[in-house]
Amino acid sequence: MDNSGFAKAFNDTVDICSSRFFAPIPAVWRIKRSLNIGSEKKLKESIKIINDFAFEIIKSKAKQEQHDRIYPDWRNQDLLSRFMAKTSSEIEFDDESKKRKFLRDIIISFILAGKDSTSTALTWFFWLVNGHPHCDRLILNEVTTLDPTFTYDDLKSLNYLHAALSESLRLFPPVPINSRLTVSDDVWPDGTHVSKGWFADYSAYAMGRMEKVWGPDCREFKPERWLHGGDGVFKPSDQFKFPAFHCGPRTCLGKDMAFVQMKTIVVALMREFEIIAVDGGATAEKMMDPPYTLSLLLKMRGGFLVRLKKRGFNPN
Ligand code: HEM
Repeated sequence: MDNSGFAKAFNDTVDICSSRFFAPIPAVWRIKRSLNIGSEKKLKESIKIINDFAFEIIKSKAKQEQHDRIYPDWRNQDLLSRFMAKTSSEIEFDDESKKRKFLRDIIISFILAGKDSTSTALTWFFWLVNGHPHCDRLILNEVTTLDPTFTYDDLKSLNYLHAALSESLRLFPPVPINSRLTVSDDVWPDGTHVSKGWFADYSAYAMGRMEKVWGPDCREFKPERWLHGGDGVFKPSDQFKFPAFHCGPRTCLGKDMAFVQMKTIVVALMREFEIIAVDGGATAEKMMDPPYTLSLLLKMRGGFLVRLKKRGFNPN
């Protein structure tokens, strides 16, 4: 199967699952599921495509590992290799099929967690930067100081870019609402009582726009708020104030990887191209009524249309 078949099945699955979440009458999708019709039939078919794709990855990785035992090559070592090594040496499974299903679920979890979250974050980032030319200039100044063969450590030196990405995630967190189910009765530190079986939701989107939390300029895009101290060095926020990556023991495992990915893409794109938003980017007026559409992720309505203009200079 080609990657596009998998990508379509993956997108369809996410869309159908999130439509269940927002369904006004949940009984409707449950009936469709039991009769195997409509969107629920499609969901079942899409899940099969995704599972087959993940099993194919495991099969080809296992083949490569066999080859690597004779001709070791460190470049073939990736996250899946690590999980495969752990499942062989440290985790016991009743049979081979349970082990394959475990690895399949790991692959799908990482694709689900890391694929659209990062691209959604970058969409809002470029939209915001387009509407704030002084930020665009400051980021460009910073990224053009890097050598074309920049390293992981070089990316860490991009303080302004890190601040701008964090500011963008504050205003447009890709996971805008999150939910937890209470497993037993509890009383929160502020005295709120929650009973077993209740859902406790929080909205990172709303929290990022609360004056009480971020001050009177909370609706403005100001990367500088992450650089207070006057030394130009990025200052992280308390995770409970900034829950774009969730917080506590189940915080996003890919947070650092996400910043590396986002910075790499921004550096690579901005050095080569001027990115011009067709709608002009985030003007003050549009910031009051942002063009979002709600699914599991906070996507931009209609996608983000841009023109790319090749830069007429070699930054180095
Ligand atoms: C800007 C990009 C990203 C954002 C905003 C983000 C956000 C989040 C959030 C809010 C959660 C908590 C979900 C929940 O428990 O309900 C989460 C969990 C997770 N994320 Fe990310 N994520 C991003 C990128 C990534 C990447 C690139 C990876 C890895 C490739 C990743 C891997 C994970 C994993 C494995 C979990 C589950 C952690 C656990 O339950 O213990 N994420 N992420």
